[in-house]
Amino acid sequence: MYESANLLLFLRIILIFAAMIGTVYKSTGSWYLVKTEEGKAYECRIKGKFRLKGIKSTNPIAVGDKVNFTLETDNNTETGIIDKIFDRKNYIIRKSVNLSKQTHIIASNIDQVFLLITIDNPPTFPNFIDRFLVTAEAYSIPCVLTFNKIDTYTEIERRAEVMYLKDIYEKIGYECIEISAKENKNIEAIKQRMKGTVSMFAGHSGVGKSTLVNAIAPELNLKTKEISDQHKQGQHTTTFAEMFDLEFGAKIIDTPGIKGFGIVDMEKEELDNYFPEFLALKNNCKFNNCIHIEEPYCAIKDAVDDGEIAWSRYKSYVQIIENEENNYRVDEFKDD
Ligand SMILES: Nc1nc2c(ncn2[C@@H]2O[C@H](COP(=O)(O)OP(=O)(O)OP(=O)(O)O)[C@@H](O)[C@H]2O)c(=O)[nH]1
Ligand SMILES: [Zn+2]
Repeated sequence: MYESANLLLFLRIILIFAAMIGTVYKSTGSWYLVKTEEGKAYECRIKGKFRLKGIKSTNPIAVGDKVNFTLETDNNTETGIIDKIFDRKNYIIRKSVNLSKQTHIIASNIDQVFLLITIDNPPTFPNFIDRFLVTAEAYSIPCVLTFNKIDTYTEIERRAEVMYLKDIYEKIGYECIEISAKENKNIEAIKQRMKGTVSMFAGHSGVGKSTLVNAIAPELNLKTKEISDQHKQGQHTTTFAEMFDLEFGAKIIDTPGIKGFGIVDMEKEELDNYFPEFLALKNNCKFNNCIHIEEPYCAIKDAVDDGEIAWSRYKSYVQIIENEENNYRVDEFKDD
């Protein structure tokens, strides 16, 4: 009896000092919900200050971060103390609009984002798609172009528009999937793609993001509705990103209230790096600092003339460069 009590005490001490590894599922700024691989969730706090390489942010830890923590037991309540963040493979940010221009990390370690696209109701224009893709490329987040509401594209013109867009983006190497979230068409393809990964859904308001979430994970329905209801009633002025485990073995990051994808500051000379089909050809331009606008012997412009690069892609590229000259940034794909 005495021995087993000793053993228990010993095990408990080991537990206290054992470093644990987990993923941040929720971050409120003052505490974090961290889950281990075994699926056990702990409320954690940060001890000391974290200094992160490269970014100054208002939040040191974000949803998606992989962290090291140790457990402290106080009055039978276990609290995790986070003491290390593992390097992020990517992250998305929001800059606060106030003068301090501080950065807030929305989420990190995202495996893929599904950009929902509709031809109409609401229309998604190529320029919006291209801006989104540029940002995703700059963040190193693979993007799956997800054409939703295919049940409504019965007219030949609408079908042709989908085919036209798919053709452009598949040729570049982007994966395209056609779905109907409402009628459950091809939802299995989305689930297969999501299995074992961390995903996000993005797109204009009304493209069907919530409908898609409901189609793939009806169990989440209540939770997201609760959050959005709270949001509407204005009980919370801030909403927080949150990661959810889905029953079919996938994770999804929900970012209520966040329409955009963060801001990427870039020089116009580097923009062509984020158009993969431009990047593949740019070494053939005569001038190595060619930005493919007015320079002679430009491989990109030649490829546009030959139809090898889609005209709409080049148009988006030029528009982004022109906006940049007017001090806009590549984040202008908000709904409102
Ligand atoms: N016909 C058709 N309607 C759809 C489909 N998917 C969604 N809808 C409808 O489109 C409307 C908007 O869908 P939501 O899921 O609320 O769109 P959302 O992207 O979440 O919109 P926000 O919450 O404003 O960002 C709803 O009336 C849906 O029923 C679809 O595949 N086919
Ligand atoms: Zn060029």
